[in-house]
This record gives sequence, structure tokens and C-alpha cells, in this order.
Amino acid sequence: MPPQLNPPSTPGKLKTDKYYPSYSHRLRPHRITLFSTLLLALIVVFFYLSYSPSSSSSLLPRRSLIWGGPKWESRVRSSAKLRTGGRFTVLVTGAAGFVGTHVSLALRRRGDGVIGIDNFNDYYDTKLKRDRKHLLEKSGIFVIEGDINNKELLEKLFDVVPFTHVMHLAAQAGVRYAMKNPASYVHSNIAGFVNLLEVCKSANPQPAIVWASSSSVYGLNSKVPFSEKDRTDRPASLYAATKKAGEEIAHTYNHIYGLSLTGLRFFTVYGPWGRPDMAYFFFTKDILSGKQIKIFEGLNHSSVARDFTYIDDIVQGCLGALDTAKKSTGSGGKKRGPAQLRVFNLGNTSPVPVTRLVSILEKLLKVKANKKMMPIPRNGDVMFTHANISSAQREFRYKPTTDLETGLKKFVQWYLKYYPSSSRRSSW
Ligand SMILES: O=C(O)[C@H]1O[C@H](OP(=O)(O)OP(=O)(O)OC[C@H]2O[C@@H](n3ccc(=O)[nH]c3=O)[C@H](O)[C@@H]2O)[C@H](O)[C@@H](O)[C@H]1O
Repeated sequence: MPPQLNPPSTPGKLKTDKYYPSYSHRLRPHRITLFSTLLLALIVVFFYLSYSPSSSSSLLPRRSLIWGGPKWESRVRSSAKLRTGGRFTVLVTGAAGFVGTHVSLALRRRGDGVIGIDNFNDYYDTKLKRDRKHLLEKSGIFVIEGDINNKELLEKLFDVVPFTHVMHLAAQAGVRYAMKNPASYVHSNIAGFVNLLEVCKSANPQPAIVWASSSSVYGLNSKVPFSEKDRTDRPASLYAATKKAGEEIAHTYNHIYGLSLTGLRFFTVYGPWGRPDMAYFFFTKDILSGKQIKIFEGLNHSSVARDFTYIDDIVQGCLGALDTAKKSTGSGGKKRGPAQLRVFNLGNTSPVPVTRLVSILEKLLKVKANKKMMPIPRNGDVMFTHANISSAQREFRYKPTTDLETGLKKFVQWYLKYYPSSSRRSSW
């Protein structure tokens, strides 16, 4: 029996000819015109949103983002408002990132006004970023979906809020991924940073800026521990090269415009809400699922080691750097005097071989890893990192207190709660 021919109730809900073979030829011309007009209107609205000044840059992220308007401004103001005990009004870039989330929460806890910005790109699982955003919103922190390359958006933010500080954590991270997508490093770590500094230098008042550099700037150095006085002109990855470039760019903006700038060289930061592209995170996932993990080693089976640093210690360092940052000296794009320019190592001062990291994970997960040792690939990796932290200790009493075993325990607890279906029966 042929299906019953019920005409659709609205022109937009036409059913297909497959099931309603005799219907299409009965469409009246005025219905077709109405349908086409609606379709055209939809296309026009789509293009308007994509290319209006209120949208993000065309490279990243993939969706058109809308900002502005009285409601949006009032959300921005309310998020930036100081609470009891607060002193600073901070713009946190990369707020839905791993370090960004923890730093934003810590600032809010002590009463500072915080606004986040993040482009929510899909370098790794965007659900994790959305969940972090949700966590921030529960604490009253507004995270704007936008790219640091969007000058108008940044200018608008500075129009609405006279930020005292910028905590710049937005970046394209990961040393090995730089070979796959070099342009994303230039886009975020160089072009994005310059765009942010351009806006900061013209702001009135100019904010003080604390930003994330990286331990990777020490590149192929062999003298340990790494000191801020050591050479940093032999990066092993494009990621490292863009962070090193950031340090030189910081020097320029400090010199010409009087911006107060502090770079923090983070050493392999790990912990709850971490980055799934990092070894400790995907090792955990792969150990639980029984997938083989590859552990890199050097010549003659020598260990590859990292000065793994727990997130809470990094947060303490970030806040210390913000608290001791002096004001920028310029205004309206003009320098009025010399300004502060600093760089600090934020590490743990005790490198741990990657093999030991895996043993700790095996013990905590109660699952034996399926391991394969392999020569360290020449894709940006370095053999070891080790921080000398005496400068940060002197300047703002930075003192890491979490060893790798304690920190990984907290990470694993979080991981099993966040991914409940990942748990596996013990193989020990
Ligand atoms: O300090 C930084 O500035 C950087 O730290 C981090 O880089 P890395 O120290 O390289 O961390 P991560 O990839 O977790 O590899 C950890 C260890 O596992 C080894 N490793 C890695 C992968 C693998 O399959 N096997 C393996 O043995 C690998 O050889 C290494 O020894 C950040 O990702 C980076 O964004 C930047 O912030």
C-alpha cells in the first residue's frame, strides 16, 4: 500500500520524493519562492555572522563566535569584579586550558577579578575544555570563546575592563605535534602573542603581563640544572623556537613600550584536568586499555628524564609572579620609563626517568603496562630537563612541594573519576 500523502505543515519541512513520489510536481510556485527566500535569508545570515567584526579570525577556531552587546558587557564586568580580599583584575588567556583553568580558579579563590578567553580549538578533546569551562563558570568566571588573534575582541575587553594584569597562557602546546602542524604554532605562539602585546601596549592603563614560556627553550643544552643565565639558542623543536621567539618579542615590547613582562619557563606540568596529548595522560589511558606504550630511550639504553612539575606548584609560581610584577610604565602606546622584564624557571628540581613514571602509574592503576622501549625519535624531544629554581625562590619564594608519586596519585584519582568506564581489573 502506498504511503498516505500528507502535505508538510510548513515549507521548510518538505519530505523527500522517495516516500511521496507524487507530491513534488504538486508544489505550487509561491511555495517554491517562499522556500528559496528562506534558504537565501539563512545563507545571508550565516555569511554575515562569519565575516562580521565580532567573529574570530578565519584560521582558528572553526566556528564563528559572537561577542559584544550590553548583556555580554555586563557579564564581563561582573566576572571582573573584585571579591573580598581581591586586588587584581586579570585577563587569563587560554583559560579553558590545563594551567589556565587552575590559575583562574586560584585567582578567583583569593578574590581577584577574572575574565577568561579561549579559542576552544580541537588540538585535543574539546569536551575536556568545555568541562573545564563549566568548572570555571560555577565559580563565576566568564570564559569568552575567542582567539587572541582577534584584535577587536581584545580591544573591546580592555574598553570594558581596565585590566591590571594579563596571565597569558593561550598557546599551541606539544613539542612533537609541531612537525605535523607548524602553522598552528606560528598562529598562536607568535602572531597571537604579538597581537595581545599590541593591544596591551595601547591600553590605558597598560597591564603587567605574566606569560608561559617553556623549559624547551634550553633545547640541546647539556649543562644541568638549567639556569635562566644559560644559552637558549639551540631549540630542538619548532614549539621551543616559538617560545624562544616569544621571549625576544617580550624584550622588544618591554624596551619600546614600557610593558612589564614576566616569562615563566614551565617544566612538564602534570596533574588533574591535564592535557591528553602529554605522555603521563595517554600512558594512563593506554595502560588501562591494554594498548602498548612506547618508552623512549637514548644511546646505549640511557634514560630519558623530565623534571615533572605538579600543577599546584605551578599555580603557586604563577601567582607569585603576578604578585611581584611591577606596573608597566607606558601609557597610550608611549614608554614613560624603564619597565620590569623577567624570566623564571618553574620546575620541580628533581628529574625522573620516564621508566619510573611508568612504574608509578602501573602501581597506582594496579595494571601492568604493555611496554616497548624505542630510540628517542628526532622529532623535537630532548633527553632530559632539570630546573634550577633559585631565581623564582628568591623573587617570590617559589618552592615546589609535590613529588611525582604524590602528584600522579592525585592525577589518577581524578582520571578514574572523570573517565569512570576506563577502570580495568587489576593485572597484578
Ligand atoms: O616543559 C615543557 O615546556 C614542555 O613539557 C611538555 O613536553 P614534554 O616534556 O616532551 O612532555 P610529554 O610529551 O608528556 O613527554 C614526557 C616524556 O615522555 C617521553 N615520551 C613521550 C611520548 C611517548 O610516546 N613516549 C615517551 O617516552 C618524552 O620523551 C618525555 O621525556 C609539554 O608537552 C610541552 O607542551 C611543554 O610544555
